Amino acid sequence: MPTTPAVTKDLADQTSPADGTGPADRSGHSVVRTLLRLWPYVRPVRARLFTAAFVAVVASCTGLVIPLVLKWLVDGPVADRDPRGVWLGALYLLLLGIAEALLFGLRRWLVARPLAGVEAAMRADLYRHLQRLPVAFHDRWASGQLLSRATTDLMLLRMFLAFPLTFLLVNGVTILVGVIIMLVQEWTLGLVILIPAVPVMIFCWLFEKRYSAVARRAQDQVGDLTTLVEESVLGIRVIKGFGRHRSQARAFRDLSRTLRGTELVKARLLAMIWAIFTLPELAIGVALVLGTMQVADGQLSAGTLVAFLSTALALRWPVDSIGFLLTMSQEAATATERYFEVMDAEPESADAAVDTRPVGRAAGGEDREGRQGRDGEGGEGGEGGEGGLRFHGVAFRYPDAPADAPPVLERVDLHIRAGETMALVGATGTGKTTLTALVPRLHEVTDGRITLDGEDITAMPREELRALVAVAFEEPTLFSASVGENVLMGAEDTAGEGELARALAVAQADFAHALPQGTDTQVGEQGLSLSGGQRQRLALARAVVGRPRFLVLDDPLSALDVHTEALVEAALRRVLAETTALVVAHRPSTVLLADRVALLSGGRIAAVGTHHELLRTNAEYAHLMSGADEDPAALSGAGEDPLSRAQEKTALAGAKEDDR
Ligand SMILES: Nc1ncnc2c1ncn2[C@@H]1O[C@H](COP(=O)(O)OP(=O)(O)OP(=O)(O)O)[C@@H](O)[C@H]1O
Repeated sequence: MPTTPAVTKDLADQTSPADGTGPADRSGHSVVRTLLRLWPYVRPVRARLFTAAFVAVVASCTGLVIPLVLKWLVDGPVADRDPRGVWLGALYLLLLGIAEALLFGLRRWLVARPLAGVEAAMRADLYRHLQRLPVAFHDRWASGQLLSRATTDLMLLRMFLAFPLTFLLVNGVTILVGVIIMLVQEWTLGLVILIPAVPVMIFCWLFEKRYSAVARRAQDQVGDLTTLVEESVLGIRVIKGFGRHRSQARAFRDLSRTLRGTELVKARLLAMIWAIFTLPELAIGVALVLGTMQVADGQLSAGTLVAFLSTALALRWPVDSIGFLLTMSQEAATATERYFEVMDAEPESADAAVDTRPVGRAAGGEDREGRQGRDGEGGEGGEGGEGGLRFHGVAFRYPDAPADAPPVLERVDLHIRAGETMALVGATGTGKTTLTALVPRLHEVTDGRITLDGEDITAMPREELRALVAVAFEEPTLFSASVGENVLMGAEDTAGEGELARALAVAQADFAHALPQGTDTQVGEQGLSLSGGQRQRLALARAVVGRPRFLVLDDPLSALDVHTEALVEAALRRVLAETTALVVAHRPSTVLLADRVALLSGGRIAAVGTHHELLRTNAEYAHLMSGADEDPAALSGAGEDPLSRAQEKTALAGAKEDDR
């Protein structure tokens, strides 16, 4: 069994990004290069974005005409005491102001809809990609890290495209035009205004490096915090049950404090950049003093000084805003990087072109068959006895397992004949769940091959393979949907009420009809509103609803009470008779559903035979089954299936006999 989610994980692990990436990994990636990766998403709306940027530049430059009108007004009508001229000047100023406001409004309208579309497209791509990523990826990544990428990071990107992207350009052009106007008005004063540009640029360059590292850290910490909150909500029963709310609250506080610390560092850096942008303001002050002196000396007209200073003041916002536009761009670059870390992860490999010869005829296959002979296999099924489900020298190691750890599965050779039910028994942690996960290719074998009716599973499209093989896991996951929708997930889209009713009957899940809205009843997140046994029966119904040719069940009866277990067993017997099945079993009652039993031990199949044969001949198996003695379900035998109960008790007695 893989480890269950959330609270079982070490909290220490949650505090560091699960992906192990960090600011250090960005070295060499300039903000611009990183942001350029957004181009494929921006491309479809580029016409609107460019138009919006152009409109914003025109709006901003319209604002710069105002000082020129002021100059004309001061040196002309005001100096000549011409009231008509003053009114006319005021009218020009009003019209310019209205034009500027309208143009900025138009820009906003132009970008709003397409940018919402860009965000939606990126989110849809991320979701689609997450669905295609292998299980190994999801094992490695904390869910909160993925959630924060799909929410906070994408929101940062939309804000960047809507605002800083345009305004870095608009403000750049406005500053350039403004400076040219000022130099034309009075070049000496213009040079004074330009002096701070050099230190400001050096500071921006240094700032980018420091801010990018802090921004990355903060966004990763938001991901960690999201993980913790999500796990606390999902694992609320465990937290309450074990009285862990204090330690959980402490972990939350620690993470929040760390995030707060990082945000404060960000705020300090922001304060520094705001401070450095006071230099241009100082320059304006100096220019005002020098300009006034020049007017007093008669070297400069009052109108020119007014125009010069109002241009300088009009440039205040474009200059001041550069600091926070840069920080927003920096955060957007970090968000882009985090987004593409997921998007760049390799999805489940394309279906490999492999040797699809039936294995019985391949050289390696014959060798392995020879070794399997003692299990009394072959002869049934498809070509050369290759019918059914067959493991050929299968080895598997988890990609993230420590280098010195032995592989979970070393060499598994096993043949489940067509129509046969094979129980898989083994001590806890021997790799039973892992082996079952290899059949629908939730993980890829490290070595060897698995065949279904002689065909290598890697040669089949995954969709086809997963239509052939149905799976029910020990931990039954139900989605926030109706009972019917949850069950019919295991069938073709065309399946309807008939199939649903049959599957519910087989899985002894008829309780669903008695729910408030029958099979239309919504089950809560993860089906938490149902009992463990009810969820397990619905998961079982989902596995059988599509009448799969191959069925893989991971201890499907573990959460059932004795009475229900007996009922489900009886129904399952009918289903199993029609399919080829591999059933992970811990209890004799489940083992007795199978035609034969395979014992998994030390990464290999140590023995195959009927339950009774193995009880007599294999001490490890007998020991495992005698452990079930303590299982009240195995002993109570509440009269639902007298034959199997009697067999079970005899078997257990036999096992004890053998042990002695
Ligand atoms: N995602 C994973 N990454 C690394 N190791 C894993 C992973 N999942 C399981 N393992 C390890 O693989 C081994 C086999 O686990 P598996 O869940 O297959 O055992 P099992 O026989 O099904 O156990 P049980 O009977 O308790 O359900 C265990 O040592 C486990 O720690």
